[in-house]
Amino acid sequence: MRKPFICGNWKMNKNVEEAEAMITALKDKVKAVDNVEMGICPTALCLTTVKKAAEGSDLVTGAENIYWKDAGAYTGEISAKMLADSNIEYTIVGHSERREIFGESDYEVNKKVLSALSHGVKPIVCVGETLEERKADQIEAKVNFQVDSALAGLSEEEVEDVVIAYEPIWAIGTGETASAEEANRVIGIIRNNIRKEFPKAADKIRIQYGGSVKPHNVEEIMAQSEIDGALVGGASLEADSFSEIILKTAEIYK
Ligand SMILES: O=C(CO)COP(=O)(O)O
Repeated sequence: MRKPFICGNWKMNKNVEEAEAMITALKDKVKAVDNVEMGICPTALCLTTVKKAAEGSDLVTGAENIYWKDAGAYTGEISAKMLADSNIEYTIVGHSERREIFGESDYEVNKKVLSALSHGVKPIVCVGETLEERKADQIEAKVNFQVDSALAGLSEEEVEDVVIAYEPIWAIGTGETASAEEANRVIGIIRNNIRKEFPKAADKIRIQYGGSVKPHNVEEIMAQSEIDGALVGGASLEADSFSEIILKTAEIYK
């Protein structure tokens, strides 16, 4: 069985002090959990604070974005190598906000995935359709294209270390979720598509759902057979709501 992964994406929220206080509170609430991988992706500014505050717990830390070069004249960027040097385990790549607001392309997403893996940092690759694409019956074409592009040039072993987050764009921060069955259906499509090129990795790779995951709907989502976790935005900002999501997932996987 794949170990579920519940990961918070704080986006551009929390200063250093707030980050430390939240992790200290969260650590205590989830200390008994051993069957769910738990993580937080804070801003670059708070990465080492979160890492340090999480010491003594099973919480892992991830960046929200990287650039694919190791070092150099790339003002404003951080590299996978820098994350690895600070023992940061994960990085989100290709979040829809980065694709939409900052114009990130599938080509760039692939370069970032390759760079992360080359430094032992596991990428959480976000994919998902817009409402227009959903209405035009293009969900499958869109997500499979994004996943194929992101995984281009990877070995089967590398694919096993990737996490995919299926985040329908219309469900992010809107309070709307895909129904659990619909999320499960699309994630099944993604897994079957991965199976064509990576038959062994397809059963091992974890595919999360993201988009308005909250304590009140997480059980329904996590009870689905294809869904291996959640990438949580708003509800990961408070220790109470995020721990509730983790504890409910742990209960389902007992
Ligand atoms: O974008 C998300 C996680 O990456 C989802 O955000 P919300 O949970 O706030 O909808």
